[in-house]
Amino acid sequence: MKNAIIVKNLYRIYSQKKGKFNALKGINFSVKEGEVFGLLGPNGAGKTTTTKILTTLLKPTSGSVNILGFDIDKHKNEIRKQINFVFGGEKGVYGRLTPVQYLIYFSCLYKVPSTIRKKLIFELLELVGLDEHKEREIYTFSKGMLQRLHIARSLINDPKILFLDEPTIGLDPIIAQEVRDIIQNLKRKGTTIILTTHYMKEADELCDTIAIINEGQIKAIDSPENLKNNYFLDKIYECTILLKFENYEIPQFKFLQITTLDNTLMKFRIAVSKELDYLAVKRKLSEIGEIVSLEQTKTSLEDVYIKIIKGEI
Ligand SMILES: Nc1ncnc2c1ncn2[C@@H]1O[C@H](COP(=O)(O)OP(=O)(O)OP(=O)(O)O)[C@@H](O)[C@H]1O
Repeated sequence: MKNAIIVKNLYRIYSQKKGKFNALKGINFSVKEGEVFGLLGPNGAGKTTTTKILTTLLKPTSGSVNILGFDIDKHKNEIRKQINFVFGGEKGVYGRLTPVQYLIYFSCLYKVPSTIRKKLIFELLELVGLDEHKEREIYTFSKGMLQRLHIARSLINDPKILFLDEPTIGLDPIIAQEVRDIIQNLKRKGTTIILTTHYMKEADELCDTIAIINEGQIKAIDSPENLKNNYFLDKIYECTILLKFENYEIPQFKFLQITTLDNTLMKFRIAVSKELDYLAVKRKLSEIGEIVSLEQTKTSLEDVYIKIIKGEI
């Protein structure tokens, strides 16, 4: 498959009051056509800076970016015709317009031929589940409806590449799932998608490849399956224990999540060295309390992410 995006040695320095700040320190990656590519990283890691450079909204300090065969430095206009984006929590809408009027406005900006304009707009409103609300003024929309409208707006030029920066931020779980279903649909249609998110399950469900960024550098890049299988060297257990002591600690055990269920009844998610088998784990845990349940579970993307960000891998 051809590369839709090639990023080489990307640097971005911002001028801040305290001096120069290196937001990107030599980023390299490529994205294949039709792929959903995830950018994960903590606040301030450089995800939005990367997305803004790739969408031609920000110039890099150095490095090169090729989008669909065009260099972002020399062919901004060609690139803009073929991409689009949605930034999470976007506000800039014209509240007094109906979604149809709003999308007509953008279809004019993108020079969509007038012969197909109406048909396209109705198709997009149906795709994002807003067809029943097409005559309502936008200011009456909920956050979820607005986000779906932004997605419809981002598809008006039938983009080959779509950039989604935290598209489900602030949405309730059901609407967030609906937005993820729309993303799956776009993927099936062959749209290349660059997805920035803080939700690990979302990245795991949607992405073919994930780049984990921290402090302006890519720390790991692979498929979600490979990240989970190859980067995490421990076994994960989940257990419920009636604790004997208030203070507990077990050498070789790393408590990843601790939940108090009831007084001394605790639920733990723990990472232990691969050499320890189930019985050895059980024996060690029984030293701190009565085991109610214990099972080995799969490594989650979040387990790997936390280890990578903490520099433990
Ligand atoms: N216009 C700017 N001027 C100065 N510094 C900036 C500017 N934009 C971003 N930065 C800094 O660059 C770093 C990277 O910011 P960026 O917005 O790319 O991070 P991010 O990974 O998208 O974070 P978040 O998850 O919080 O959105 C941060 O430390 C930020 O403060």
